[in-house]
Amino acid sequence: MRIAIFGGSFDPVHIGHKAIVKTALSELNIDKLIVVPTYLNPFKKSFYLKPQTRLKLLKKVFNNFEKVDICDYEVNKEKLSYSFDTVSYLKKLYSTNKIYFILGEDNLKNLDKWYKIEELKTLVEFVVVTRNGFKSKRTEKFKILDIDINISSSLLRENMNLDYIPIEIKNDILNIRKGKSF
Ligand SMILES: Nc1ncnc2c1ncn2[C@@H]1O[C@H](COP(=O)(O)OP(=O)(O)OP(=O)(O)O)[C@@H](O)[C@H]1O
Ligand SMILES: O=C(O)c1ccc[n+]([C@@H]2O[C@H](COP(=O)([O-])O)[C@@H](O)[C@H]2O)c1
Repeated sequence: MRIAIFGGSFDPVHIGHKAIVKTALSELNIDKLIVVPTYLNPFKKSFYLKPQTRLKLLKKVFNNFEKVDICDYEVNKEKLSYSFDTVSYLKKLYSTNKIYFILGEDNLKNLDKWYKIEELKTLVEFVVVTRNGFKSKRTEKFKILDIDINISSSLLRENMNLDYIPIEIKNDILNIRKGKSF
């Protein structure tokens, strides 16, 4: 069994995330891709959408992706969680020795500060997602997936431009914007 783990806040999930999953499935030789929404990223102070909402939206977006599992491990912890713990848990669950960890290029700058990073490096091979072919010095030693979609969740939290919201959840996002529960 060969797996890739794609961890993120997904606050909210957008078409860039969907493109990353599609590209990873076609370019990495993997049996499963596990999307793991955070409860709270250890470097962040708050979230916009509730963890259970982010989890449900991800399940809808990737419902028809046979090789994609959505993992509720971090959300159910209800506290900030470390990738080292999640990877250790998933390694056992999927009884695998080959684990890619998919990470945006912007996250590389703080990678050295991650919890137990040296141990984590022995468990996974990091795969770095670049935006529009932008490769920094930092990306040199990593396997690369290039995504040509210039969108971030931060921007969506400001303008909620539905053009960047996956089709499967446009209505749900509209309802959330109207204050309806999801
Ligand atoms: N358009 C994109 N191109 C390349 N990588 C991306 C893109 N959007 C997100 N990523 C990467 O995917 C992972 C999960 O994304 P995350 O949930 O943090 O979304 P984000 O859009 O980067 O959010 P935020 O703006 O809140 O930081 C992160 O490692 C992030 O760097
Ligand atoms: O384990 C850590 O110390 C750690 C520190 C910062 C970020 N992460 C993980 O990096 C992934 C991307 O986070 P984000 O918020 O940028 O989408 C997500 O899985 C986080 O849990 C992990």
